[in-house]
Amino acid sequence: MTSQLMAGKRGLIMGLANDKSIAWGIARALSDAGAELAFSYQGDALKKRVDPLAASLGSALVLPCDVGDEASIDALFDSLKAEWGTMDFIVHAIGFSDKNELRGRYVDTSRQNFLTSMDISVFSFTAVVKRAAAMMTEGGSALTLTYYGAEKVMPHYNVMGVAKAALEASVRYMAEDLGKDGIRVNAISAGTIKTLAASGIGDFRLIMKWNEYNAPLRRTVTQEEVGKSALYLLSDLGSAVTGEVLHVDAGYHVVGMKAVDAPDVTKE
Ligand SMILES: NC(=O)c1ccc[n+]([C@@H]2O[C@H](COP(=O)([O-])OP(=O)(O)OC[C@H]3O[C@@H](n4cnc5c(N)ncnc54)[C@H](O)[C@@H]3O)[C@@H](O)[C@H]2O)c1
Repeated sequence: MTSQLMAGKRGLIMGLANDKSIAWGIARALSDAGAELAFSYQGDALKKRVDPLAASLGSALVLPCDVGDEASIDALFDSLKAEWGTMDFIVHAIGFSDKNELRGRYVDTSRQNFLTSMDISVFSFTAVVKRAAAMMTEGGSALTLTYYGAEKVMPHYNVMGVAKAALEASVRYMAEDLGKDGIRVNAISAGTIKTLAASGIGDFRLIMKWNEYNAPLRRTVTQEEVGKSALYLLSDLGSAVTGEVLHVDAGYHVVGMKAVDAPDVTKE
């Protein structure tokens, strides 16, 4: 569908948990466009899900990495370096917060969960981009996933909203740091998609419905659609785009008030 935009390009996909993951939509779009992919997964429980998905895209490079652990990140990049030497792109589709704090008030966030959420959802992108950039000898492109809750208050998003705001700021700082080396750093702010991580957010079904009724396109978005925009940012199509947060959300972020014709949503 997208020709061979990524032919001859190699990159790492982090954050694939199952076939509902946003990382999966991105991986398929990149693979369809001719990219060679490696995958990292968190913990043995996920390996059995990630292995067959990777194999279906012709990738045998499936490596463990817990981004909360520096040694684990180093081991991942040591393996990639040994296998590939250089790389062209990296996709970071990782976020984490204690789901007990993804309901109720932000102001009640615990210190420990604040630090964990920032570590796994923000610092990890910086940590992996630094190592990936060292392998991007011909320039490259890095991409992370964010959400509108970084910009505006969304119900229950709480500490993740604060973390995503920091993640978006880190995109801009790394764009500047790495631009001189021909390395671009961007984020996609995805609309709500039903995934494992999203199921931890309180009233997620209700938030999905609200988006569907009120987004300009009057629908939510799919993993495939995020994948197509990721392909744009990671390929030569996005060659002059860096430090950007691209909304792939059916336009929801431009709306200021409930659409006049939209039904209301109520908790069951
Ligand atoms: N689903 C949505 O509605 C939505 C909207 C906007 C942004 N996002 C973002 O998209 C990204 C991907 O999430 P998803 O919705 O596809 O859910 P997902 O559950 O499929 O993916 C989340 C991934 O994070 C990984 N992860 C968590 N802690 C980790 C750790 N310590 N080390 C390594 N990996 C770790 C998990 O293993 C999992 O693969 C996240 O950053 C999320 O915040 C999701």
